Amino acid sequence: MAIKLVTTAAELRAESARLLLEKRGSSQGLVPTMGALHSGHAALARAAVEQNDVVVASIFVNPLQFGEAADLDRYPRTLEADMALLDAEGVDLVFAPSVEEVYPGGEPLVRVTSGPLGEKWEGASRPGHFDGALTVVAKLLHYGLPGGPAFDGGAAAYRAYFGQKDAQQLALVKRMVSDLNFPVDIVAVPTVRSEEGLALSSRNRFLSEAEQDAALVLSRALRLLESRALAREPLDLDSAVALVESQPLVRLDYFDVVDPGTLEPLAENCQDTPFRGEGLAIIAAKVGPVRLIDNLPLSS
Ligand SMILES: Nc1ncnc2c1ncn2[C@@H]1O[C@H](COP(=O)(O)OP(=O)(O)OP(=O)(O)O)[C@@H](O)[C@H]1O
Ligand SMILES: CC(C)(CO)[C@@H](O)C(=O)[O-]
Ligand code: BAL
Repeated sequence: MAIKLVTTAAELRAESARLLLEKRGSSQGLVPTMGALHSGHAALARAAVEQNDVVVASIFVNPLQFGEAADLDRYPRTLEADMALLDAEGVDLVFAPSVEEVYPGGEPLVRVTSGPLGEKWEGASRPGHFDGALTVVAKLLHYGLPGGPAFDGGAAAYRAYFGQKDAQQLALVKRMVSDLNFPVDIVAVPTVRSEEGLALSSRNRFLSEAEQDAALVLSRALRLLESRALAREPLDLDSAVALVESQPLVRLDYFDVVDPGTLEPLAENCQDTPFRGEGLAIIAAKVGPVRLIDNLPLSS
């Protein structure tokens, strides 16, 4: 394996500096993950490897963004397989710090606040989730800064890769980076799906076969809206909601069409008049023990 595992900030910085020098590199990419990697993460890694001289993937299950302790405890941890997947994509470094390395004094006193954008949709069902996620993303973006003279001399480009699947997280990370002047470009990577259309997610492994089949109604309902938008027909969101609710194993949380940047509902544009412009259809539902999210951009 060419890939190298580091667990401390000091090691990461030293290895990044060494690799940038060795490769005469001028760009570094960071792929933040919580591990239990699948083809969605591989797509993030592939984009980062294509666009950067040095690529770091982080694996850290961040306690700060979990509500229920049970969800944190059962989050899958598969470091060896994760390393093999990242190695195959050409990632140089895996940063897998301990909780003590990231939060040496226990939970941080000062945190990033996600504000109203972090309180709706996912934030409403998972209070505090986005403050926890943004706080660790801020830290990871600092850990992942290119090391050595390439960065200190201002020559290195720095990019971080996030999946479109977590659309609200992506919107919040973009706002944090822009509102707080982080020296990094955020790159969005399209959602990778199973052949049947289910958005890949580490928690999908907790679905039974029947639940996996039932979960396909989420992407079907999104595709229905996409095809109506493309045909410039009224979206008739109510009928798409009814389709999801007709599936007995699925408990719908929300399904709406929103502005992709502010995530405010485009209410007047999603029922009886032909859809015009750009929107994002977002959906969340509990299927068996798993909360699933998905989304699809709409344009007409
Ligand atoms: N199917 C996917 N396609 C593209 N990117 C994805 C996909 N799934 C996850 N990602 C992205 O990978 C990064 C790390 O996500 P994470 O490790 O939480 O994986 P996950 O599969 O979303 O797990 P979870 O079960 O926690 O939702 C995030 O930027 C996320 O948006
Ligand atoms: C961005 C992230 C790695 C922060 O813990 C996590 O929220 C995720 O995997 O999407
Ligand atoms: N992929 C989002 C991280 C989480 O569910 O906590």
